Amino acid sequence: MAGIVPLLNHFTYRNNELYCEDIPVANLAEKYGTPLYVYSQAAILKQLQALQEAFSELKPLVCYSVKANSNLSILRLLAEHGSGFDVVSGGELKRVSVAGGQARQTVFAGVGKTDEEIAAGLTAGVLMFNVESEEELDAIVRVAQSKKIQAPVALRINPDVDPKTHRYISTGHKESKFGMDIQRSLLLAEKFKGSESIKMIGIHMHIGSQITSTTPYSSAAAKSVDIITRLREMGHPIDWFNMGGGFGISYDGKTSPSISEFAAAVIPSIRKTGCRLVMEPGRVIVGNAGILISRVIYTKVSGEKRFLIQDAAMNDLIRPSLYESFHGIWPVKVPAGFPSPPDDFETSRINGTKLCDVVGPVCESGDFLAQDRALPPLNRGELLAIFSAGAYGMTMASNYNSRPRPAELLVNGSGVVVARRRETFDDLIAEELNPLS
Ligand SMILES: Cc1ncc(COP(=O)(O)O)c(C=O)c1O
Ligand SMILES: N[C@@H](CCCC[NH3+])C(=O)O
Repeated sequence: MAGIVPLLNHFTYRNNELYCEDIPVANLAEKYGTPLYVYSQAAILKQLQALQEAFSELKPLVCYSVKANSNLSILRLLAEHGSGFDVVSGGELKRVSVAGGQARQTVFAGVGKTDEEIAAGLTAGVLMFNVESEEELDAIVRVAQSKKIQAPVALRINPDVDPKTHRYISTGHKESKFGMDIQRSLLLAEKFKGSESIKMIGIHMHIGSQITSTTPYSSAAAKSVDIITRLREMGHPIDWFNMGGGFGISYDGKTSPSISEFAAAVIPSIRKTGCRLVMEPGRVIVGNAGILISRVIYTKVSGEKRFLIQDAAMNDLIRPSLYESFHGIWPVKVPAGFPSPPDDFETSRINGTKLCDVVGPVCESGDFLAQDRALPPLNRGELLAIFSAGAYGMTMASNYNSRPRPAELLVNGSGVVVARRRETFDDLIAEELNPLS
C-alpha cells in the first residue's frame, strides 16, 4: 500500500557525518552540550502542508496536538502557517495563547477538565470542547451559565474500532477511559437538545495513536455518517467532524500509510455529511522532525552483555522504557569503514557492528534507549543520534534522578534558534522554598 516515509527527512549524512538541514549536528552538540533535542523547521512545515493539501476538499482545520511537542517556538511556527491547536489542559491553552495561536482555532479535549479549565476555554473563546462524559457536559453547562456564554461542544464518540496499536495508546474501543460509546452519546445528545447553554456543533472520534493502517479510519468515518444524521434530526447543528489524530509514522523504515492514503480513507464518508473537517495530528507533524543527541560516557561489558552508557536517559526520552518502542540509533560521526544507517535501521546486517544495550545513567534497569542494538564499536566521548524523537520526547521528559532536562534547538537552513535552554541545577530546586521550615 504505502510509500516509505523518509526516516532521515531533513536529517542527512554527508561525508559520513550527520547534518540537520545545513548544520553539522556535531557542531550543535559542541556548542549546546548533550543530551540535546534538535528539530528541523523544514521537516515540520512539510508535514503540516501535506496535511492541509491532502484533506483540502473538506476545508480542514489542522489542530496540531500540543502534547506531542509543546515548545513555544514550534507552536509559533505552526500558528504562523495556519495551524490551529488541540489542547488537553489549561497549561497547553496558555502555551497556545503565548505562542500567538488563535483560540477560535483551538479545540479543548481531555477526560478530566476542571471547572477552572472549562472557564478558561470559554473565556478564551475556543472553537469547541470535546466532551468525554455526561458529568463533564453537566459541568460545561454550569460554567457556561455562570459566565453567560454559550459553550460550543462536540461529543467524543468511540466508534468501537480496533486501531491495532500499542494497548497503552489505543482509545477508540467501546470500553475506554476516553469518550463515550455510540448509544450513550445519542442518549446524551437527546437529553441536551433544548439546552441554551451549549451548542452541539460537531462530533469527535480519536481512536488511538501511532496507527499504521487506514482501515480503522475508514470504519470510524463510515460510522460517523449515521450518527451525524441522527444528531441533526434531534436539532443539533452539526457542522464539524473531528477525526482526532493518530496517524502513524515510520520509526524503522517500515511502510506506514502516506498522508494522502489516510485522507482517501475518510474523505468519501465525510463528504456525504457536508461537515468541515477538524483533525488533531501530533506525531505525524513533529515525530520525524526531531532527534535526540547524546554523548557516550562509558562503554562496559558485563557477563555476555555490552553496554553503551551515554548521557541521554529514560527521563529525557521515555518511549523505549514505557512502550518498548523502537528508535533508530547511529553515530553522529560514522567511524571509518562503516556506512550511514540503512533506512530501516537493520544495522545487524552491517559487518563489524556489535550488539549492545544503549543505556542511560538513571538508576533503573528499565532505563534504556535500545536493547541488543547492532552498532559500530564506539568510544567514550563519541556522539549518538536517536532518531524520530520529535514527538512525545521532550513533552514526556522529567527530572527523575534530579537530572536537568535537555536544551531544544530549532534549525532553519543554516540558522539555529535556542527554543529552550538547558535546565540548570538551580532550576531543579527553584520551586522548593524554605527547606528547613
Ligand atoms: C484526543 C487526542 N487528539 C490527538 C492526539 C494526537 O495523537 P497523535 O500524536 O498520534 O497524532 C491524541 C493522542 O493520542 C489524543 O489523545
Ligand atoms: N505518548 C505516546 C502517545 C500517546 C498519545 C497521547 N494520547 C507516545 O509516545 O507514543
